[in-house]
Amino acid sequence: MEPKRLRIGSRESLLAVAQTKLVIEQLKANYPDLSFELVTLKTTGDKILDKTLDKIGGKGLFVKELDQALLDGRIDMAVHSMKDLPMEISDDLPVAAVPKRGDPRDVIVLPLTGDFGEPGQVIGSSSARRVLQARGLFPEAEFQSIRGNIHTRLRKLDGGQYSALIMAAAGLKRAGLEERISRYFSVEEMLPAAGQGTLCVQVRKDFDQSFFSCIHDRGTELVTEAERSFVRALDGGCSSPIAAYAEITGSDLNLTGFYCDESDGTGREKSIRGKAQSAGELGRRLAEQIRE
Ligand SMILES: NCc1[nH]cc(CCC(=O)O)c1CC(=O)O
Repeated sequence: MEPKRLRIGSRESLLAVAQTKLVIEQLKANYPDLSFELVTLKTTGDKILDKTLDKIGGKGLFVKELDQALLDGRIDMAVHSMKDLPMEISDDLPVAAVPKRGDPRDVIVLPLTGDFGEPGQVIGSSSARRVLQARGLFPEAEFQSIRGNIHTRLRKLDGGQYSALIMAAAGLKRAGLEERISRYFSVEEMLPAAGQGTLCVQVRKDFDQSFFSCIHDRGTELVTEAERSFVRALDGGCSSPIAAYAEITGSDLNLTGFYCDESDGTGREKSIRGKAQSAGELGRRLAEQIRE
């Protein structure tokens, strides 16, 4: 028996809350007799805003406090952006559900009163993955780091500090800010981060995971597994630019990975195709091929 009232943990940013409410709505539709209580928590990643994430160091900066709340029993489940989840997940806190993926693409956002394409343009992004790929597309631009949640970043953009930002389409759409998107990068132009656009639900291991089968999407689970196993196999905890994107057609999965070795600065991109059911193995094999 599941409890009648479920406490759902979320980061307190507007985007995180909007995402968590989306999941709550889906669960409510399937369990009209249960009540759901939203519990928001501030995470380390939300508190430290003057440094880029790789300088703060450590993993799971946006999830640690929610992990602890789960372990302490203060919440029953947590909703995260898959992208924010560390590659290694404790067996005590399994991912119980991965809803169908949203938009995986990166986008350009312009100031409310701005023209892009003038000389001296400054593009804001703190993601080594985005900056490296965008340098090839905008060789004239200067790149500057930017931190803070979506609304903070947009305020800095509109305040004139940047001529454009690169952000995730999914976050903007879920925050109700789709109209701010000026240009979508194709996934070929800018390979997304592993898990970008995907949400997930984490629970304690004693929670009956079949409870979530109504919101779970097996295809998204498989592409997520392929992308994350690629990153896991390459990333020794460093901040090297890394990207991975998988799609399923029929029973096949196609995974493209990008990795930049910071010791020599060379980026490599490769693809692999195989049975979707072997998603994790495809990710590991692609990592091996890229390392060679
Ligand atoms: N890096 C922070 C982050 N983590 C998740 C999202 C939202 C997009 C998603 O769910 O993948 C964002 C914002 C962004 O990258 O612009």
